[in-house]
Parts: sequence; structure tokens; C-alpha cells
Amino acid sequence: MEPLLDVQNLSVSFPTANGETTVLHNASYRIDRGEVLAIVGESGSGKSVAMLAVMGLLPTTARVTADRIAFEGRDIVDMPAKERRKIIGRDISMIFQEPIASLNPCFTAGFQIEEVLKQHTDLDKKARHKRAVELLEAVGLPNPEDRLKAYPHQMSGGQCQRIMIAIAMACSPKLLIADEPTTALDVTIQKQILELLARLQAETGMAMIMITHDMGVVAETADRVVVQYKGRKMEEADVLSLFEKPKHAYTRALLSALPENATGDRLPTIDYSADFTGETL
Ligand SMILES: Nc1ncnc2c1ncn2[C@@H]1O[C@H](COP(=O)(O)OP(=O)(O)OP(=O)(O)O)[C@@H](O)[C@H]1O
Repeated sequence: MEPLLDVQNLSVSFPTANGETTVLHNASYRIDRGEVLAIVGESGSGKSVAMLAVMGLLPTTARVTADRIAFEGRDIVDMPAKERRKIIGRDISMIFQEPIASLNPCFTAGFQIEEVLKQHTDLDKKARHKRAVELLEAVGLPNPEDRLKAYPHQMSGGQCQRIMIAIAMACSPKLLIADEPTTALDVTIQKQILELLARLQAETGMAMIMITHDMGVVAETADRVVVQYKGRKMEEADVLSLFEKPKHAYTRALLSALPENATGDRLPTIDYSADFTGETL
């Protein structure tokens, strides 16, 4: 079966004072329709950069190479910009770590949701408003009519993330990329947002890529997992196999750092002086 998103040998480099640094080395990703893929790894392992490259959101200084980046069988790299914009933001959408920073402070939540609908659909003003109300109900925000009139600073981090999710869901995407969507939130809110994403994924059947450094999030959400370390893909497996039989030393280190795997009264930590690079996929 043709994958929904097929990325082959993606590499990303940035210019630095000492020449070019490669932050992602020949990584390949495949995600099928309706599937939830987690990309897990510590900060700086190239998880965000990989997905920003797919979305075409990296700064122009970045050098991106890939043998193929295809969505529903169509190469989105060589596609004219106009065609590509129809896919990015409509069929593929993304939410980020900092919900408050991701929203525009100058506009109400309602304006920002309706703006996406204006760009990507033929809905008229009344229909856009109706859809915005529906979306706020879907993401669990009470009093949607009032919330639509609120500015980002009038809402909590969790509420802003729900608005971001509403914006991302506005055009019923086939793929949602969630980049550490709960990291900036309080623990109780983290759980609610994860549950919301899991519910929306199950209800709509969209595929989801969950970028995280947290194996607990992986266990709760993913079907399949890619483990990254220092810009390289170390391991890929379905979630049960990964938890039962992690192949790579770095994956074992990540798993042993989960609170439920602690054996004594202290949490194990990952030995960052170790080099896990070894054999990679
Ligand atoms: N615009 C940029 N210019 C230069 N280097 C960058 C840029 N964006 C990212 N990098 C570098 O690329 C590397 C990978 O970053 P990336 O954000 O993908 O990591 P990550 O695994 O997603 O971690 P995090 O959880 O911190 O987001 C890092 O070393 C980072 O400093």
C-alpha cells in the first residue's frame, strides 16, 4: 500500500562559523493512513528539524536534501509552490510546543481559526463561523462563542493549545504533526491534551506524527516508533516490540529512564557521556 507520507534519505545542514553542520543524516520516515508514529529522542536529535523540512518551514539558510518527500504518492518538493500550499496547512498541519507563542497575539482566536478556513476552503463567512464553533466544541472548550472573541493573552496555555489544535484540525487534515505538544504545559493539562489528540485521531482517522522526548507519551499514543539520536535514526519498531525488545542501547537507556522502570528509590538517568551512535538504521 502506498504510504501517506514517504520521506527517503532526508538530510539537513546549517551553516555555522566553522562551516556546515549536519543536524539530520539520511533519515527515512514512512507513515500510513490513520497511523500514529512517534519520533522520540533527546533535545537536539533532529526530530523537529526533520518535520519542519517536510513542511518547508525551515529558514532559507538550511540546506535540505532528500531522495523523495512524497504525500499520497506526489512529490511535494518539485511541486509548484501554489500546489504545495494546498497540501501544507490543509492536508498536513502542525502544532508546536509553545501554544501561546504560536498564536498571533494581535488577533482573536476566532479570527485565527476563520482565517485558515478562508485560505483553504470555499466556506462563506457564516459557514466559517459555524465551523469555528464546532471546532471549539470538538477540542473541549466551553462557551465557544465567548472563546472565539478571546485574545491569546486572555487564555491559559492549555486553552491556547486547544485553539492551536482547532486551527490544525480546521481543514480536516490527513496528517497532523504534533511537535512536543504538551511539553510547555502543566502535568494535568498535558494528560488532557494527549487524550484530546488521541480522541480526535481516533474519531477522524487522520494519521499523526507525535514528536516527543517522553517514552511515556510514546506508550500512550503511538502505533510505531522511530528513535533518533544525534541526528540519526537509531531504531524503528512497532510500539510493543520496542518496549519489549529494544534493539539499541540508546533506546534501552530511554526506557530505563521511565519512572515505572525505576528499581531503587532513585530514577535512573541516561549516561550522556556514553556514545550510542554505533550501528544505525
Ligand atoms: N535555524 C537553525 N539554525 C541553526 N541550527 C539549528 C536551527 N534549527 C535547529 N538547529 C539545530 O539542529 C539540531 C536539531 O534540532 P531539533 O530542533 O530538530 O532537535 P529536536 O530533536 O527537535 O529537539 P527539541 O526537543 O529541543 O526541539 C540542534 O542542534 C539545533 O541546534
